[in-house]
Amino acid sequence: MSFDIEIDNLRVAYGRSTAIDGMSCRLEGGKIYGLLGRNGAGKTSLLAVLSAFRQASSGTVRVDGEDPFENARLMREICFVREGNDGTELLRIKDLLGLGASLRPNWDQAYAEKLVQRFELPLGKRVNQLSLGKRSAARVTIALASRCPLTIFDEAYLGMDAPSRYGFYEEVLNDYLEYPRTVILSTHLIEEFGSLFEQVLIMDRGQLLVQEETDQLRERGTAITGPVEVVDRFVAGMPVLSEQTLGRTKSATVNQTLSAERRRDARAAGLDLGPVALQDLFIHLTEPKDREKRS
Ligand SMILES: Nc1ncnc2c1ncn2[C@@H]1O[C@H](COP(=O)(O)OP(=O)(O)OP(=O)(O)O)[C@@H](O)[C@H]1O
Repeated sequence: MSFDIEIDNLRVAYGRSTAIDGMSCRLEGGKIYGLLGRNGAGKTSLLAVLSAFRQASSGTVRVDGEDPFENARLMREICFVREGNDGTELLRIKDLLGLGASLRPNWDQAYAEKLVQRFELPLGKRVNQLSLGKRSAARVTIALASRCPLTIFDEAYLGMDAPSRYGFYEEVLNDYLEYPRTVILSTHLIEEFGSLFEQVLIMDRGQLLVQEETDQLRERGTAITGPVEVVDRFVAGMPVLSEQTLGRTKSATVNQTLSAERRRDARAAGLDLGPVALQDLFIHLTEPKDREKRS
């Protein structure tokens, strides 16, 4: 089971400061969405509204057709994982699992135990006695084993070392494939998690800048690799997003889709062509100068 989401002209304000300023979009259920945005773009504010931690200042939000705020049915079926105190700090891990089992209708105890082993979580320790990375792993364990139709990870991997983050990535993907649901994953580790995303949402200064299929987004640019001087000649006059040189080989990413003819020229010159790195595109799209150009 997975939930559709509809957001219409959403505004979230903290006193006089506006965090989300008229955002509208529709997220079809049963996909993994990547939510990207620079610091302060409004990602956590959006996710807090979707998961009923905060009420919209105006506009409407519908999760599975209903307003999530103070909605008892939806509260049992939406998981929101983020760093910070959530009232469970004094619970032992085994009690945290017990809480998941009693509150979440789709709870899978066997899977929870498997994750406890995978992340080497000490069942007898309290949440506030764990390291930052283990605390994140405990929250991820609860969220995955809850199998909520809407599962939201807001930089949920904070403090996790590289093998644990890889474990997180693998579990999200494999469990999602077996039990499809709507997953929103907000991250600053764009390249590390990018291949999980079916669709990417980019927020910028409280608004939705991009909502696009990941593959389509990657095709907005081209990575051109080959001998330094051949690459330089080929990209002359094109908008270059990033460049890397290793010895006599260079890779340049251009913010341009190449015509069939230019692609043939590139191949004839011995150049390799590939999709753009999401991170390069993200940096480019959220750069102040480009924001001004678009407006
Ligand atoms: N409790 C709060 N009180 C006042 N302002 C807030 C509060 N929470 C967030 N804001 C402001 O709202 C804006 C959006 O913040 P938000 O945390 O949603 O951004 P974010 O995209 O999640 O950022 P980050 O990537 O740094 O976590 C920021 O300007 C922030 O200062």
